[in-house]
Amino acid sequence: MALVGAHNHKDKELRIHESLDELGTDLADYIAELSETSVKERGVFAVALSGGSLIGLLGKLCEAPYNKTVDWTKWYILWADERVVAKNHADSNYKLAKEGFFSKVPIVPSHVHSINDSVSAEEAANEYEFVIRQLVKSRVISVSDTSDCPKFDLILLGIGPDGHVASLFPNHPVLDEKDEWVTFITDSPKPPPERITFTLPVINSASNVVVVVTGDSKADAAHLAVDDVGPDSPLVPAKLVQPTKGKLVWFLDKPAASKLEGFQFSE
Ligand SMILES: O=C(O)[C@H](O)[C@@H](O)[C@H](O)[C@H](O)COP(=O)(O)O
Repeated sequence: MALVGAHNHKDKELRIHESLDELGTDLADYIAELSETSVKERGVFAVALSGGSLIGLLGKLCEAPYNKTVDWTKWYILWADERVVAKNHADSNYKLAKEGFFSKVPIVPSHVHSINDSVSAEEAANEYEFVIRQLVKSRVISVSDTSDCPKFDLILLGIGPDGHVASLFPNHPVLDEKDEWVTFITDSPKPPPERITFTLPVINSASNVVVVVTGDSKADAAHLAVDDVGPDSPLVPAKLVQPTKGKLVWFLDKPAASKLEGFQFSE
């Protein structure tokens, strides 16, 4: 595996790849390993997806050997954030993930938990939190030992050029939400405006969080989130992703990593 840089950066591991292809393979390896461990320990693997380019990078997981070696029947799929649109709408994260990922592997249809797309953003967030509570009760999702939050086996996040993760945007009051597991916004700066999102306490209670960052439009956000930039620099939501006990790994390509301190890439 041609990692151009891998290093433990305080609370996180950074894995920097030469190409998207290599990043995709490393990501597939990593997720397959987490799935195996979780199925061994708990009998299930509860994963929360985001939207965006990260879904395309999961393509490798649908190919050999993973399509045969991963125990897909033990997977449960939820969303760390979702746009409040119909499931067949071009903006739907469910539609994106279904077409690009989970329809290509034998996931049990009843293990896919999407939002109710026929109610308001507020109702959809409340209902989704209820769904998660039921899954916690039935032990599909475990509970954090440090908070009353659900402990997902894996939360997969992309990041925006402004440093947002899930639908937690810079300077938005939902960044301070401590009580809800799932909340909603109706003013997303990235269209569409209405979204539901996991809150930071839920993200930071996960056993594993993976952040996938590709392309040079994300280089500034990656730098602000990863490096010690000081209090005068903008606080990007991605910097607030700091699992309390879980493991955090960032998968980057070279363009996204190009402004990180300490990484000099020659052409
Ligand atoms: O639904 C969404 O919009 C997201 O879940 C969002 O957080 C996304 O992951 C980032 O905006 C990165 O998206 P790109 O990788 O496409 O830039």
